[in-house]
Amino acid sequence: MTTQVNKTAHAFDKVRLDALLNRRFFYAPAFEIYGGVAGLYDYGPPGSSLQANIIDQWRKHFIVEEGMLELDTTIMTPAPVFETSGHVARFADWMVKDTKTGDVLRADHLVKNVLEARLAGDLEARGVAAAPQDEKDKKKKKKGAKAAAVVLEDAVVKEYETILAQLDNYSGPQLGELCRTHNIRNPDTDNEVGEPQQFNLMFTSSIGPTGQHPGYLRPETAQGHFLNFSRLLEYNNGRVPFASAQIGRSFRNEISPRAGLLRVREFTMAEIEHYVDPEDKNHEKFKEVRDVEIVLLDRHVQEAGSSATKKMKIGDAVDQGVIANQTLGYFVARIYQFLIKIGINPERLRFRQHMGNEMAHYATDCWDAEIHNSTGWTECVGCADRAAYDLSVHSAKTGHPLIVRQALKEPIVTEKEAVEWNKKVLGKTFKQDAGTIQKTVESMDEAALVKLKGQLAQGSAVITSVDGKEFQLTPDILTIERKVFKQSIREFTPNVIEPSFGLGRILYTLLEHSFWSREQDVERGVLSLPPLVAPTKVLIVPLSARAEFDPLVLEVSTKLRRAGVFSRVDDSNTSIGKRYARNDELGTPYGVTIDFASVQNRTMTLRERDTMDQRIGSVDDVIAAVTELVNGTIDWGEACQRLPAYDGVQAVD
Ligand SMILES: Nc1ncnc2c1ncn2[C@@H]1O[C@H](COP(=O)(O)OP(=O)(O)OP(=O)(O)O)[C@@H](O)[C@H]1O
Repeated sequence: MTTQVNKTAHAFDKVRLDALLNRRFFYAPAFEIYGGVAGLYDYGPPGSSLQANIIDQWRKHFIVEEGMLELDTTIMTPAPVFETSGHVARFADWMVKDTKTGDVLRADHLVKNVLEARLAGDLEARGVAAAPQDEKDKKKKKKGAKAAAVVLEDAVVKEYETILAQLDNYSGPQLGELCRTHNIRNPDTDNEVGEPQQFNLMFTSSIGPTGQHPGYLRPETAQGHFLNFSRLLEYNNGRVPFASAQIGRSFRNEISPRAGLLRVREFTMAEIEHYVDPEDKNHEKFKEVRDVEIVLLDRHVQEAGSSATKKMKIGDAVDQGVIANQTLGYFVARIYQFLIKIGINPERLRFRQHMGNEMAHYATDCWDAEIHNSTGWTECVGCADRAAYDLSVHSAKTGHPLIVRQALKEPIVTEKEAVEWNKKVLGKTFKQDAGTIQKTVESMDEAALVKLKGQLAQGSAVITSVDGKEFQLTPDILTIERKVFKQSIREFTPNVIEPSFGLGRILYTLLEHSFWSREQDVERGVLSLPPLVAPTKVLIVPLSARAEFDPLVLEVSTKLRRAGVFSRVDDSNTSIGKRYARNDELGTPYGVTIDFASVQNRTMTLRERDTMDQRIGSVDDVIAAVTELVNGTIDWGEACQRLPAYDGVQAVD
């Protein structure tokens, strides 16, 4: 028998979670003793371990499982790269300024916050809103409620909902128009805001001492993949499909980051660029994910002003053209599986398709994995079909071919008109115009060449160059003959499917999804992180600091280490209950207690974090069970069948 726990006994409380994360140093504002900088955070020991464990799972789930080629490319990037990629011109958000204080706000976020507050005020006025949870929340509500606690007309509610559903689709001028028509002001000051202006999010720098080589800190890792494409292709024996993967830091000078880890100015990304033949976007492992069911919010629904989702099998979504192709669908499913594996609540995960205006002009389809949290739905992973855009623009700019040359199984045989020049006569007759003439003839299509051939057969022909000059050609200058061509190589620029993960957003939403308080006591917070990613897997708790405990503590920690299980000894001078409570807050899934009986009989108790159930067994049996629990080869129910319940004095009171 295992104990049932009610994890929803207390409503989610963000203030308490934030306090826990700060107290246990999951992360904290960077440069705090200098006053801090908005949007910059340092991770402490549990936060760093949690992030490292998420990355470890990500590497296994994607790089190892799919045989991806891993990269580590530079952050500092010379300006021409981002000029070519379009970031210098377009990697920007719209900002508005408070007309009196000059405070800067991100335009789409302002519209969202104000309209959502008005809708919440409407619900409150109708008596449907949830009661505020604590003092801080009450104060916030009071401030916003003054303007917003009024019943809105049904048509206005519908209009606001439509705007919110389409928010990502508006241009800057349209956002300005919305602010004017709906009297959207800076909520902090109630002042009007000015016209939206574009603000480029890249941090500028310069490379070298002269200041003549401008550079940028990369805002994503993707360009490093594309610029190395020909080397990667060679490494992969010249064949597509294949994928490159990279985990690294990116930088964005966000306009007004106020959402903790959800919007920061420096963050870790994990990005995949999967290169595929544009004529065949099927995926050989698609059948493995066909039946994965996913909640989708497609673009047509949003464009109609709704946010109604539907659950679909990924196979059906691709077959019915909801998702553009198998490779994109495959990655959507694999992203879903990854997020669930590390502990994201599937009930709070959806995939939202980009609307027409929202999508980059070159992209063919794009889906964001959005995870619900206390701020609403947040994009945590983007998954886009970027077509051939990136490789094409870098190739055109540098002259370096970023293409695949594929040997054809069956050569393609074609017959066409071929031009042969007598260069000596051409040069002598037309001197500096010779090149123009050659270009003009060689750019002719088949029909024009046939016509020209006929005219030459009559004695001479007149051609006109692009700049309108006329030239008379005779058969001693060129001949045109029908020839057979055999093409055994096909050249093409691959298309790129790009899953792009922001690890900080995933980590934070995972913490929210894992947090709850014990039924009997709201102060006793627990992080139910899955063992796979929990910072520490096993807590070793010696009941006494006496020297006679030391050899057994050492033996247990050594054996766990040898089994590859990350454990920590907590021999602090506090009650065992406090030690366990502290580790519940750190998300440590298991604890082993070494007491006087352990020293005498070589037995140990094993405690499970969520249920606080305790079992007992020999030191070696407990180590074996906990190792399997951590590796996921057994669950707690199976462990309970192996180890009897501990009916001695409860270690946690
Ligand atoms: N400022 C940020 N702070 C933390 N993570 C971020 C930030 N910007 C982007 N990310 C992460 O990087 C991923 C890929 O970046 P992408 O360019 O698609 O984001 P985005 O569409 O610009 O995000 P948003 O619209 O929220 O600004 C996002 O899904 C997100 O997880």
